[in-house]
Amino acid sequence: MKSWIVGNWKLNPASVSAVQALVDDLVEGVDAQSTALQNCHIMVAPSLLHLSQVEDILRTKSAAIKLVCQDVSALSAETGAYTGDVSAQQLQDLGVQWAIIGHSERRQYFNEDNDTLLNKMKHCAAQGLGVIFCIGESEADFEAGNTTQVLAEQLTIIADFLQHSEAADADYIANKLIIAYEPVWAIGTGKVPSVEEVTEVHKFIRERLQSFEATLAKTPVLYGGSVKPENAQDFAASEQINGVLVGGAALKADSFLDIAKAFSK
Ligand SMILES: O=C(CO)COP(=O)(O)O
Repeated sequence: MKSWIVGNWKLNPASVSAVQALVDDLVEGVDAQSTALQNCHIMVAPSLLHLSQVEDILRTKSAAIKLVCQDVSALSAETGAYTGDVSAQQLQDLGVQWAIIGHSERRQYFNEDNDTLLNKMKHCAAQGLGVIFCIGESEADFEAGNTTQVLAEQLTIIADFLQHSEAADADYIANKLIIAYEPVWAIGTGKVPSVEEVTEVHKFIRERLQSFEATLAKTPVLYGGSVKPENAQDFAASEQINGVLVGGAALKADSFLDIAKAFSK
């Protein structure tokens, strides 16, 4: 199975010219190292503002890099009077293939709850947009040994989604769902769980998914939180880690592609 390497740029970079420079570097790097990167899906998630700009560059210069949105409307899958929102239909029309849902920063700063996330997931499915669904425990929950309990609760959205979906969605569920395990305490902190810890958590996630639906045994499970070129090789060595969701280290083409190379096994 090819690994999934996703760069989440969050609210970065600050300018159109910096976006242009980052994408130019990525396109050039992917082109120059295509053999070393052939076992990876490479994807980037710019800010909403910069999606169209990045799509324009990738459409003409690199089919190898796929476009991801950091968010999607919970209110409408199509159009409507929802100021400031962007829908799955609009994203799909632009050429975006995936959306990140449930990132801990959205849960924390935008109070996104399970109902909101379930709506977002349904809207993505209705438009054929893939979902990268993020889950992860806080530091307090990690310290208290509550990790699996928290993840099990967050994963109930997948069970709810399966209950609402039609048989026709089976193909979507098999091919357009990715889970990203991001312990909140590891994001942007330089602190990382051990590879053994992540491996055990991923096994738990996989078992849980399988208990909902047998085909979910093949769902890719990514790790995210302070992934750097220096630790990527360690995470890549675990069969349970099917790729990474990268924040800070995705803002430089060199470090992002070095991480991807570690996973291109
Ligand atoms: O939140 C993340 C990716 O979604 C991880 O961010 P960092 O790689 O900066 O820790």
